Amino acid sequence: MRTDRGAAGMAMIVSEPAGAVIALDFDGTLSPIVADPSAAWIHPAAPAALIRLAEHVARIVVITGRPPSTAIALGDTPDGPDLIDVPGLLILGHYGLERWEGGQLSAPPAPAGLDLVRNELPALIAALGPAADGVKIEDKGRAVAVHTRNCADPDGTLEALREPVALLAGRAELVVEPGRKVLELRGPGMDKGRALREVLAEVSARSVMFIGDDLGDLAAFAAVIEADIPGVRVCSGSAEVAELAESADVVVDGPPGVVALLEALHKSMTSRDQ
Ligand SMILES: O=P(O)(O)OC[C@H]1O[C@H](O[C@H]2O[C@H](CO)[C@@H](O)[C@H](O)[C@H]2O)[C@H](O)[C@@H](O)[C@@H]1O
Repeated sequence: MRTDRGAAGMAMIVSEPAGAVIALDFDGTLSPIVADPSAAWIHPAAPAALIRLAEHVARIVVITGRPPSTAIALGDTPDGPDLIDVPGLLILGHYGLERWEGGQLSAPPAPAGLDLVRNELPALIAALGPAADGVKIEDKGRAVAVHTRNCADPDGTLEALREPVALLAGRAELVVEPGRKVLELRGPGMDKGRALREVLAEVSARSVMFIGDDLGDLAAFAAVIEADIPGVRVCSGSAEVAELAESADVVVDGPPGVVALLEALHKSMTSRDQ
């Protein structure tokens, strides 16, 4: 643990797990970053680790830029339990705009400006010429993501897209959410920090851990600090996002490191009981 604050948060979670909220991002945290967003399957040991923790804590929450339905689909594992098997699981998708709980989904209407984006984005991308080769549009129903991971120069193409995408988002009354080799156009008014704050209030949380890997998770890190309870900010580390590691209380090595942390947390909780 790098910080005293993180150590105090961890001590509280272990000593009083019934008051703890464990919140996690999906891509890059529970699932590895891969070239094809539709193939980002959850780490096979993650659901079992979450199921064991769920017996002890107030709530397990997945807060993701994905729709909850996609997190559930990608949360299937070949042999073990699946994400959907985690008792009491709450999934806040689209950065908190969609809420899935006990099989029920609640969501506001999709932003009207998305049709403009769907109409104009292909030409905007094509205008980059050969640099656009490999760009992938992911239509998530209430948001559209533009991926450059499969381009010859992913960072260069992302930079070239940044300004035209921002202009299009402005005209469509949407905001741009930057991430790992991706720019997402989505509705305003919600972020992972607000989503996390609402959950903490709902369950009267007495401690919190948030685990993330990307720029969109910085808002949730800020919410951990602002909450007047002990908390731990965990970065699922990668070479792609330095900013998150800089503000984390602890950095682990990608999804395998996240699973190891969840397992160690469960072990600490149960060894206290004996
Ligand atoms: O909030 P998250 O659960 O972390 O979702 C953020 C974005 O994740 C996905 O994109 C990222 O993962 C892909 C699969 O590994 C990878 O190909 C891509 O480069 C990453 O940016 C997802 O496709 C996006 O819609 C999410 O917004």
